[in-house]
Amino acid sequence: MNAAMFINEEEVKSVLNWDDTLEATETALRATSERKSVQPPRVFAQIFNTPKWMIAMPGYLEDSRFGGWACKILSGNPQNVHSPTMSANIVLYDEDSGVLKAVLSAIEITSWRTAAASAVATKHLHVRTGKPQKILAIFGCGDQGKAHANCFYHCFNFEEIRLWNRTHQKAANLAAELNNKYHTLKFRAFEGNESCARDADVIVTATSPGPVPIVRSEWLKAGVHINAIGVVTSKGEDKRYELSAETYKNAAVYVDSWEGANKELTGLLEFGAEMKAEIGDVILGNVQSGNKDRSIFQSLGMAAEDCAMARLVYDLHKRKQTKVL
Ligand SMILES: NC(=O)C1=CN([C@@H]2O[C@H](COP(=O)(O)OP(=O)(O)OC[C@H]3O[C@@H](n4cnc5c(N)ncnc54)[C@H](OP(=O)(O)O)[C@@H]3O)[C@@H](O)[C@H]2O)C=CC1
Ligand SMILES: O=C(O)C1=NCCCC1
Repeated sequence: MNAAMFINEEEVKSVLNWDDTLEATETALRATSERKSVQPPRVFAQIFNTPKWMIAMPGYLEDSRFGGWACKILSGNPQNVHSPTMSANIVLYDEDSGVLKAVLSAIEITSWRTAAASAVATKHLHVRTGKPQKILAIFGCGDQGKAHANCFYHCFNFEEIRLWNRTHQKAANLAAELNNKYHTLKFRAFEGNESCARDADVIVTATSPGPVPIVRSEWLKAGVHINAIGVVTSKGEDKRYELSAETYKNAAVYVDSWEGANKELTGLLEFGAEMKAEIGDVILGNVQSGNKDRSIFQSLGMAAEDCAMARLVYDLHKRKQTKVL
């Protein structure tokens, strides 16, 4: 029996690529609706009266290429300034025996699979229905905002990609970095969140929600699709959302898994949101379009996505090691 290996962030980054990530993530979303995954609601631990938290996400995915058995463990402190706001590791087990195979650093995996899930939702809910892909607006230029900008540039052909961030300089820096990387002028930093949202065909919100929503319904065009990925605080006194209540009320809301949504997104029902379907059921063609022309993918993040990604990265890493030997 081989000893379990540790795959660090640099090693993960060296094998990640968008095409495999998109396939792994779409497989996990589809398998979730086919009931080929096991992923009980994740466990949250808040550290006393502080913003510090821990999450455990165990899961199993049945699939010949991306199947796996894994648990992601995250810890976070949004107040960190000189160190990352989040740590993440995935423990990967052998698909059959359940014996430990590897521990993988999972900051990059989390960013890539979350961006890929938004891209899959955008493809099936917006692009494939023939809606325009002229303007993309990304709110939040942290790890997730940046991963979404790269992923959506890879997948789609937006004419303009707007970037907004609470601290404007970060949006300006990211726009310059990506224009330089891709030899383009498509990336533009916006100072105002209203001007950034107006006329956008597709929106991504990737922030830690503050007390006031950053996107309001009256700014949005007909037919807009929104991927809201910032974590929703829907328990207790402090209810924080990236989107206003009216935005939810005026759109059909899609989720990655009912099991997670039934626990973490009950607050959306109070807004009168129509909780329409899992993305996997849209992929499978099981969902009829309704009378709402706006769609929201309220992404929670799923253990099945992490299983698929851990298996992918493990296999790519092993292949690379074999080639080097
Ligand atoms: N759905 C999913 O699968 C996943 C969701 N997430 C969630 O995505 C969000 C972003 O994560 P990530 O990019 O890793 O985090 P980062 O710490 O890298 O970035 C945080 C971003 O949120 C912004 N922000 C913080 N507070 C506020 C506020 N009060 N108003 C507006 N913007 C604010 C920051 O702006 P500034 O630069 O000014 O500080 C920054 O742009 C988080 O909510 C995280 O929990 C993360 C992983 C997976
Ligand atoms: O799915 C994940 O991974 C996360 N979701 C929300 C909070 C941070 C990590």
